Amino acid sequence: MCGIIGVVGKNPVNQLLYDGLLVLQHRGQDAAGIATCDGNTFYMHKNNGLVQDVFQTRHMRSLLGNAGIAHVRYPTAGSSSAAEAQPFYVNSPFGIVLGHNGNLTNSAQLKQEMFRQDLRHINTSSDSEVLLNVLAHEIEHSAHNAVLNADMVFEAVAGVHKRVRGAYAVVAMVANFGLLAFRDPNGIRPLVIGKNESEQGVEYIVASESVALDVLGFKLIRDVEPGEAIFIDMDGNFSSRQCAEAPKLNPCIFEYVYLARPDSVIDHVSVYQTRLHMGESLAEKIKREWKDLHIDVVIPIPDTSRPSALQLANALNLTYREGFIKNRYIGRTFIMPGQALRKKSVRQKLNPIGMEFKGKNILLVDDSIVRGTTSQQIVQMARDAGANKVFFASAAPPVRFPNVYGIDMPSRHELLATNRTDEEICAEIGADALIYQDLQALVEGVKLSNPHIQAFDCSCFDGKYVTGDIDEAYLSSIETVRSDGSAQKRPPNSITQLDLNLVASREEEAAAA
Ligand SMILES: O=P(O)(O)OC[C@H]1O[C@H](OP(=O)(O)OP(=O)(O)O)[C@H](O)[C@@H]1O
Ligand SMILES: NC(=O)CC[C@H](N)C(=O)O
Ligand SMILES: [Mg+2]
Repeated sequence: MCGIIGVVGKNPVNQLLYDGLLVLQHRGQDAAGIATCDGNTFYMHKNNGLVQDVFQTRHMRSLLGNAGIAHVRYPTAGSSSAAEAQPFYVNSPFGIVLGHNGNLTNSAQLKQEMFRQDLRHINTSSDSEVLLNVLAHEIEHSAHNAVLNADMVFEAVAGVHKRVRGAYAVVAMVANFGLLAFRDPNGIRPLVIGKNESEQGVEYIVASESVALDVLGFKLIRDVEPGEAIFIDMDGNFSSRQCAEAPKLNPCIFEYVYLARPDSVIDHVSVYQTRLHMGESLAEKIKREWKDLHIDVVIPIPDTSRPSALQLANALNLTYREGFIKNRYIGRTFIMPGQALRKKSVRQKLNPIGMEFKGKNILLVDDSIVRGTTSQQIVQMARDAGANKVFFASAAPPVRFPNVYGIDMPSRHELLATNRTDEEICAEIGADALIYQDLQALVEGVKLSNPHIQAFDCSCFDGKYVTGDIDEAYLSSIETVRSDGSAQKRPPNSITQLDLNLVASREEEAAAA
């Protein structure tokens, strides 16, 4: 779940892209990058780190042009090398840069095909570099006599859909030609289109979440449909086409549970409202199943669980209190790399207020329990703060299966709920009682806002993979490659890896001169 943005504006877009990345920072904290296009030249800077750390004034000044794309990364494939920060660039055909949110499930096979059949070199272990090269190959194939038009670009995206499997929401820019954006045929990852009627003409934006549009002053037009591609040329002319043969909306339900910001609207569903629904349905279950438990106070685990916890408390007519104070300078712990860092960060991030716990029966509410890193420590903190009983409620069902579509939870043995009963999980986190949302209630809660969504990708809860290509062999292979501590997750020796970081290398040359 990276964050992506693409803009075709009427004025320089460097600051706009930077500001947009700040708003999407919750989707990726490992690396950030911006590529702009001025005439026939791309300018790019990307590196590991948070947006504010990656871009200094000198980089911003170098990012020229009225169009560009940007990315914040949370790796789900390859390593954490700075060379795998996005956007990626390929010089042929025409010059293309690309940013990707999602995860390809056939990238190993595609990488081989690229080399053997299409004679293309992929320099990193990133699936997004593979995706860029498939797109480049398809554009090369559909362009005639070195002339490109929107129809040819759409034909190329149709070719991409035929070859690529998995989840992909994409922004790409063809040098001096325009901005391309598309969503996989299942629409697993979100992507929205917005516009701004400026005095100089209409400006278009595409972004992972509508919150980026709100903050940048753009109006939400609509979501990119599953399988659809949209193209905006450098003059701001907009066109779109359905490029998939059998598109069907299967959005990732975990976007609503945890990934997206609550102030975003994805596929006509307010994330905030679904989190309120999650609290309501969980309260119903508590009424049914915990008749004998006495709860004094409901306490959320900041940040994401707040709306659900608040609504749960309202529905049960219980007091809602902020018992944990969150250090505002520490990011999201679940998307941090490595268990040691995640574990340490929970304690640094959250601190209890003793008076809210002392002698009380506490109901802690979190949006989800994934590895159990947060819940284990939080329950202990509540006990240390003097709680009498500590009950725990998860607004999502147990996470028992790996995610292969852009959330880095690839190995079953890292997931607390895999092969454990609710009682065993309760014992693991040290709570006095534990309750989970039912999957059906979660799905129905999201559908309340948009009954037209017939199905969701719920794979991390039910093990059903909407792309139909996931088998035990695949799951075992990603478990080996992507488990915590796997050598392949670590960045390779940067001296041996080519880093095509355009602006950075220029800057470094200038500094060295
Ligand atoms: O069981 P775990 O592996 O700990 O994962 C689940 C926890 O991680 C997330 O919090 P995070 O700190 O990432 O972000 P938040 O501040 O948005 O809640 C999520 O909200 C849960 O609290
Ligand atoms: N979280 C994502 O969307 C990841 C994008 C891509 N698979 C990467 O690892 O860089
Ligand atoms: Mg949390």
